[in-house]
Amino acid sequence: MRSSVMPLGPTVSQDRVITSFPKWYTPAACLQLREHFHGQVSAACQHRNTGTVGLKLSKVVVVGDLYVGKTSLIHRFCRNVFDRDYKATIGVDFEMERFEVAGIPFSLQIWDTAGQEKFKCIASAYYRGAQVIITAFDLTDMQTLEHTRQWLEDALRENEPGACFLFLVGTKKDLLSGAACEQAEAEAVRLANEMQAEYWSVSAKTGENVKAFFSRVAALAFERSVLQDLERRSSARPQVGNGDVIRTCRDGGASTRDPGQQEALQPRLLLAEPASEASTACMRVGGASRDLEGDMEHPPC
Ligand SMILES: Nc1nc2c(ncn2[C@@H]2O[C@H](COP(=O)(O)OP(=O)(O)OP(=O)(O)O)[C@@H](O)[C@H]2O)c(=O)[nH]1
Ligand SMILES: [Mg+2]
Repeated sequence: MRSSVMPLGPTVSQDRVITSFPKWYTPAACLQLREHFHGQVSAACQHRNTGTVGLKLSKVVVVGDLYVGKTSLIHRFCRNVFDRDYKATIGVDFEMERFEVAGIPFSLQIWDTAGQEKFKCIASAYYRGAQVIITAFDLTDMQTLEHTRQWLEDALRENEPGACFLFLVGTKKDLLSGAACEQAEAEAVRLANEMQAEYWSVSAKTGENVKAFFSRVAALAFERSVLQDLERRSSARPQVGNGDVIRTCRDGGASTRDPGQQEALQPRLLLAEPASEASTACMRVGGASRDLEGDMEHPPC
């Protein structure tokens, strides 16, 4: 089935256009080693057969200890700014970032959460429906790396097993010299493998690896959305033959490092798409986040 709705709107800036699959940071801890889009995804994009993917958002949630640099990382990417002064995030905040991936419009809704304990209960209410979980730690403070286990566990508890891409990100790369950086990275890579996460080192101050990292996030989330959409549409089509009128299958739900590929192989029938926070455009209205689709108000942050 060919997509009948291609979104209109302003074109995205050149540095948000992704034509080839962005590479990993290190092959020692990466979610997939392919250097090109999945065959089915390339074909779907070429034929503009990506269903509703171009109209949807993928939800990205960034978690980690206070002061590790979550807000700085997001602001460097979305606004190209760096602020030396620390202003704690209170509750949550989000940024929308528009991309064009393989010719198809695609957006990330990036949720910045507070690392301070007193705001944790507010922030954790926003973990649900994430396609991507980014756990950040400070490369100069290895305790913050240890704490990423707990942050990840908390974020995963609110999501379906195997439903999220996981990233472990070491921040403030500019503050470490060669050998110290290598040692911190080696520990982080070990933990990333344990978590089944992809590892990246970045610096919000210099901008090192920031664009490359978010491009990788966008490409993986996009690819997975297209594969899921293709699968949904093919499973939902009635199959007549061999005396069966309609064949329905149930979810397998296994966890994998590349959930997009795995899910593409697992037959399932979804007659109606489940409402997810990620597929719902949100905007701030007078200090509150408001669902455009469901018109459901979130608590003010
Ligand atoms: N040198 C250097 N400093 C950084 C970098 N990223 C963040 N910082 C500094 O680290 C401090 C904390 O950064 P934030 O981005 O506010 O940290 P956060 O994780 O959002 O903190 P919470 O909102 O409290 O959870 C700020 O003073 C930043 O300027 C970096 O890449 N390099
Ligand atoms: Mg912050």
